[in-house]
Amino acid sequence: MSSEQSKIFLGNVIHCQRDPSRKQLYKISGEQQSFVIVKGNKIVATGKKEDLEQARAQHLADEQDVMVVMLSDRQLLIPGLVDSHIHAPQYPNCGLGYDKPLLDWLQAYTYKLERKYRDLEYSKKVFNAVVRKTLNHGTTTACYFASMFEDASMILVDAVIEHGQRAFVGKINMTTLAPDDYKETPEETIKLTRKFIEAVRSKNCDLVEPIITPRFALSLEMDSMVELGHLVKEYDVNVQTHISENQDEVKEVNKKYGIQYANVYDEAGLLTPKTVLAHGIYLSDEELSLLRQRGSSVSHCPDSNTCLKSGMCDVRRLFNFGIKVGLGTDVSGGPSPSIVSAMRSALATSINLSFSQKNYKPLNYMDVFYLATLGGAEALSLDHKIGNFEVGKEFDALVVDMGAENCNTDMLLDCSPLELLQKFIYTGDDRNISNVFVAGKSVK
Ligand SMILES: O=c1[nH]c(=O)c2nc[nH]c2[nH]1
Ligand SMILES: [Zn+2]
Repeated sequence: MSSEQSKIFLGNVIHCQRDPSRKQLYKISGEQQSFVIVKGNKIVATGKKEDLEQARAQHLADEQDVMVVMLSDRQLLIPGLVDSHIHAPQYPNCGLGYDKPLLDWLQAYTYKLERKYRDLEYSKKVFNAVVRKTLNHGTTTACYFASMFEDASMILVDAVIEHGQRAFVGKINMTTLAPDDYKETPEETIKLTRKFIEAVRSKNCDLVEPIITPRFALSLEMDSMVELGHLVKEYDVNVQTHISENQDEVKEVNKKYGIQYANVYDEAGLLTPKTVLAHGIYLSDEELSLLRQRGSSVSHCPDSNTCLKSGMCDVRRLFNFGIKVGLGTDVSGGPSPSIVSAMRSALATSINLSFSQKNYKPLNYMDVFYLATLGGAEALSLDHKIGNFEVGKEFDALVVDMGAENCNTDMLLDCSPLELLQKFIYTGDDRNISNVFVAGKSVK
């Protein structure tokens, strides 16, 4: 299937939309016998089966070569999944090293592995594997921490382009609190970031964007972060970093800067409407108000928060503050490259939080589906392009097959579209993802 060939999908279609009345965070629709028409990379029409012929005549009148995909009653068309926080170089460590909390884990396991990406052959091997694996799990958009090394980071960019994923890729900035042979000087970090941004932009690939990536507030001095803030303005780029993940980390940040964590980034000009902050477990009310004011978002990484014993992020509280939230695997703080796993963990964390708070409404399967699709797109400021099946958006989508052979689930009941989605979230995995599309192109 090429992106040039127009496509019609007919069957169970589920996606989330913003509630125009703003009474709810989103509205979910799960319709049987619905269609989506895709021309090139874009969605040109959607509707009910009875209106398909008219829509086809209107949009595809002069086309002979249209691919028609008739979904079975056990299949779903859903928007592509968004991983708003993943470390590509940490993929080899998935499932290893969960006996230490964040700051010790970084020194004992993570920097040791990340140092290896001086070796560009190794970089190529790992980055190709990460992109293939995440696409296989339905991640159509990934927001990657790449390497501290600029040339290795470009190898991730090339892998993303080759395999057809949509991505932000960030060269990590890190000048302090790391081994001597795995940190940069303040001059290098800025110079190489500039070089990286220009090299990514020179690829002229609509699907891949550079992102400014200060590792976290303990990896840099304020002067360097201020200079990165200048690059953010100069190049109009997105920003990603970590915030308030672990109580010892928060204490260290407060000690180093004498102000709250979010204010550190704000002073550097790093909190913008295009900033995504991973974790955000221990943010104060004032910090959340500041994020709301700046329009910055949080990537909720529940698998990692559990494995590194960092804590439980209260997503309901973030919603109540009006903060945009997406989901992240945080590989390899999290052991799984799957956003379906992150959805399940987000549910578990929220349910665990509800045990100790009266009248607490835990997230449900529709909430985590929103986080994994439209919420993720909003968190990365990509919701004008992706996140659901609104006409005019690019077609990033999955065909989910709950009747697939050799998967985790036997289908012994007839299910409505929303029941199929529920089953996918609670019991599904990559074996239930039969097709993946990015910008109209088949990539699985
Ligand atoms: O989960 C995390 N993974 C990391 O690599 C990291 N670096 C700083 N803080 C971090 N948190
Ligand atoms: Zn992380």
